[in-house]
Amino acid sequence: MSRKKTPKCKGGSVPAASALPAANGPRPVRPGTAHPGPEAPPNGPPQFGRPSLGGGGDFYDVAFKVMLVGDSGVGKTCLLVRFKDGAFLAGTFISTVGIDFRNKVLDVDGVKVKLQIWDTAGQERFRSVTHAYYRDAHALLLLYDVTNKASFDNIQAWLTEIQEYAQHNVVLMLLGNKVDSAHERVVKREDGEKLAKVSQGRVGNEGTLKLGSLGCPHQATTQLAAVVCRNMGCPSWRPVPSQASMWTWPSQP
Ligand SMILES: Nc1nc2c(ncn2[C@@H]2O[C@H](COP(=O)(O)OP(=O)(O)OP(=O)(O)O)[C@@H](O)[C@H]2O)c(=O)[nH]1
Repeated sequence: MSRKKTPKCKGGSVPAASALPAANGPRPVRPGTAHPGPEAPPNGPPQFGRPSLGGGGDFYDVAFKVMLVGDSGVGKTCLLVRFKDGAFLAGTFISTVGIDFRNKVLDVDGVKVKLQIWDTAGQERFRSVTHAYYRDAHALLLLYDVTNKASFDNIQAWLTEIQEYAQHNVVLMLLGNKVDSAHERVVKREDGEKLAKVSQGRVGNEGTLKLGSLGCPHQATTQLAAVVCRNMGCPSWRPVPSQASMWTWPSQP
């Protein structure tokens, strides 16, 4: 895998920017991503039945905060971009500095679920920045790269971190990314399934953002929203039918 390890700013901005080392240089801010603003779900329980106050004027029944976590280079930013714009962010790998987010309203079996998805920096040195965001998250998408064994082995360390900083009832989905690089694959699907079962993970899945198979991230995020809805006891919630390609633990809603 060819990757540039030197972190540059993807535009994510952050309150945490001030905590970053000056050596990272100037950090341009992508419009509309500086702060969560009034449309962000508040800490604690999800919002019910409120229209979005943000641009776009989306209406929703319930809103959740979701964090993307995992080692640097596993594809978190690509997931965020595909989630919001449907495009794959090809080209040189530019490591995230700080944190960024996007909103999207999904229709989950008739319930309008607004997900605010936060993209975090996977690099170790920004870890203290992202810790502060865990406690507000209703759900976590924990990614590894099936072509990078270390990113899979590090899932245990991520789980420890999640246990320490996230809410005890946070919904966790484990995602193995980059299955399109079959010749480079070093993590077997079965290993991912096993890990999803023995870890805190309620749901696991794998796929590729590059080719957009699995409907990932749409399918993954819809599934995640379904589990959060169930856990939070959303009004008017009806369970979605199970998705064959999902590994679910302990059971499908
Ligand atoms: N082949 C393949 N490459 C992918 C896929 N998803 C992401 N990539 C590539 O992996 C590299 C890293 O992707 P990013 O989304 O920037 O990774 P990240 O997890 O956000 O990394 P940090 O910002 O450092 O935490 C980029 O070069 C992407 O093009 C995929 O499904 N298949």
